[in-house]
Amino acid sequence: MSTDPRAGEAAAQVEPEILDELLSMRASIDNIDATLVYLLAERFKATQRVGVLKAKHRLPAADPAREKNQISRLKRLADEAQLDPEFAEKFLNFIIEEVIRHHEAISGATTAAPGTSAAETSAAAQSSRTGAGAQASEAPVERG
Ligand SMILES: C=C(O[C@@H]1C=C(C(=O)O)C=C[C@H]1O)C(=O)O
Repeated sequence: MSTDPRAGEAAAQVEPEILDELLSMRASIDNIDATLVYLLAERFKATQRVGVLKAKHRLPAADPAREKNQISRLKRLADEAQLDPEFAEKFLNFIIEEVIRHHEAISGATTAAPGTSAAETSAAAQSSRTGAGAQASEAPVERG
């Protein structure tokens, strides 16, 4: 009987050969997911540096022209790689939105009056950007 934690619920339900094949694919998925985490960590390290530079030079948190170029480039690459371009766009927008929240928090923390919390300044920046009511930011200030 397999003790591999990757077997999950299939362990009791399928023939050993099928289980072996499933486990081998799940081992690859584990490696890919770990790589994604490392890649995202590196990307957020880079965007953190961009956020600090923008705050220092009073540049806006978001750059819609850059986003547009990057999204069309990545949709093209996704198409070539047989990945759904609409999914690639949604995924990238999800990340960019988080980066912009971090940039707003950084610039808020940099320019805030003494005694103003980063969460307050980030919420204010977010509501002025989206036109929505203020929401507390979950983004830690030290992240990009
Ligand atoms: C990282 C930047 O800031 C924002 C985030 C972007 C991203 O995560 O790709 C792109 C443009 C900006 O809206 C940048 O301006 O380069």
